Amino acid sequence: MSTAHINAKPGDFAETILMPGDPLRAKFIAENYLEDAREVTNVRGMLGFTGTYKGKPVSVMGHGMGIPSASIYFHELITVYAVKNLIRIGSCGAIHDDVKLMDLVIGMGASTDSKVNRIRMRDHDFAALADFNMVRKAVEQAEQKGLSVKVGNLFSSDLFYRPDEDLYPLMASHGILGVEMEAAALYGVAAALGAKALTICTVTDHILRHEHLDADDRRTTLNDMITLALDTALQL
Ligand SMILES: O=P(O)(O)O[C@H]1O[C@H](CO)[C@@H](O)[C@H]1O
Ligand SMILES: O=c1cc[nH]c(=O)[nH]1
Repeated sequence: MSTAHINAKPGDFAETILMPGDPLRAKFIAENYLEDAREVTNVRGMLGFTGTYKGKPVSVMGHGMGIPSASIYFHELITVYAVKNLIRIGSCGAIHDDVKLMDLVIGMGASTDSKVNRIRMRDHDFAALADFNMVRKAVEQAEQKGLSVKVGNLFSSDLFYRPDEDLYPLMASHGILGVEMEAAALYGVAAALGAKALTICTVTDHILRHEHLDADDRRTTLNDMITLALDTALQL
């Protein structure tokens, strides 16, 4: 059975899926990192693939930009396609002095200005958390690879272009390591539906310093994030 947004068949997805926002990044990962990858869904151009990584079945699929888009895919992958482990791999903007371009940030938690988790919890706060074992495995893998990772709180913003930029220093003063747009929803959907989730982000921009990665650095650091996510997937 397919859904309104995913035209894969039951069993087409592996238990573990990597999810970038960009469907073309999903295609790039399928073509360059997975073996025997085949396209399993393409509704609205939101491409998804399943193959193997070092012998283990792994899927990769885009989720689009922002919480409403991503939440649809998270929900349907868990409820209809029995996906158990979701690893978002994304880009983020840094606002903290201790976080620099090309760093990897593991989102142990995710704050947000979105109301989605409050809708779930009848307007009460919900601590949107990654699965502890996935965080631990990712940190172990990063240490083995000698990668610089920061672990802490992300901020999932509903607005890429905020009118209230004075919020960024306030976020920084509360220890937010990176601003992106989906992790808080991923953690809320996974908690509600009994799945496990993790977010790993590459710092592509320093919002307060107006710094941005150039094309070469983007490629290198995306490679680090992708292999970190895939080697973490092997441990699950
Ligand atoms: O690089 P991705 O995974 O798309 O993530 C970040 O980039 C997009 C904004 O440019 C948002 O989706 C944000 O979360
Ligand atoms: O959401 C995002 C993603 C990358 N860089 C940003 O500044 N924000």
